[in-house]
Amino acid sequence: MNGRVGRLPGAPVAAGGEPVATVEAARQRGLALVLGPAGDDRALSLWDPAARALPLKVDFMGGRQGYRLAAERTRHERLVKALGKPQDGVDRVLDLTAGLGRDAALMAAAGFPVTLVERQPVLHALLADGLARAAGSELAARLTLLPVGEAAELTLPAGPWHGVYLDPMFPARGKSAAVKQDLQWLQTLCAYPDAAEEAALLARARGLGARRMVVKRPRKAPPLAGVAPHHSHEGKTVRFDVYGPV
Ligand SMILES: C[S@@+](CC[C@H](N)C(=O)[O-])C[C@H]1O[C@@H](n2cnc3c(N)ncnc32)[C@H](O)[C@@H]1O
Repeated sequence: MNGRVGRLPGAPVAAGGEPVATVEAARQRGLALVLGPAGDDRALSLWDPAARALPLKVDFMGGRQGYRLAAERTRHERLVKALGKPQDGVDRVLDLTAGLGRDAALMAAAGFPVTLVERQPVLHALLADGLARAAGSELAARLTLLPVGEAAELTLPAGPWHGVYLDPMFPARGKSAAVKQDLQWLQTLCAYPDAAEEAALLARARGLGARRMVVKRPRKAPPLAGVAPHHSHEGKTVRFDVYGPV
């Protein structure tokens, strides 16, 4: 973790961070972020104790990303196109870098059952809380969060997998203020992978025997671990590199 995080009463101990009694105490201690229940729904949330920015929570049912999750819209998404169509009834996708679960939610809305892996304990706790609040929904039924852990080492459920998805951190320039803020907070929580880590992640992903592997990259970034994809789906700011069968 690059920045110190305060854990307020009501946040799970497993999320780590320094216990703090109040937001004001976190601010006085100069903590970069604070984790605790916020808002009417008391959702586990993350925010900057010294700024006015809105708390960040994982919201599978609505929020900013809600509009992208309508089933008829998801098929236009480049990520969904990159994943292709399931064959022979094999449709499960493994998201090895789940983060805030936005891409996982998109894949699940498109019909793929998605298994999520996240190694950063604060993000894992936010995902678990988001899933708990979405319990009973069709979307949540397609999302399975594994225990917190490193993708290259974690014991994974047996295949077969239709796809493996990777979206590791990469220095990027966001344009909208909202993107910037979420990215900034992710950067506070997560380190950028070095070459050895990128190679380990790619090796793990390729060893799973999935039909496709999709890697999200900023549009102009080199491919993950320098390994050229089979083809790419390019957008204005990001591209999805497709490898497969892997
Ligand atoms: C850019 S974010 C992913 C954002 C995500 N695609 C979304 O839609 O919210 C990258 C995430 O992957 C996680 N991560 C990176 N490498 C990992 C690894 N080797 N094992 C597990 N998690 C990893 C980081 O902790 C971070 O939360």
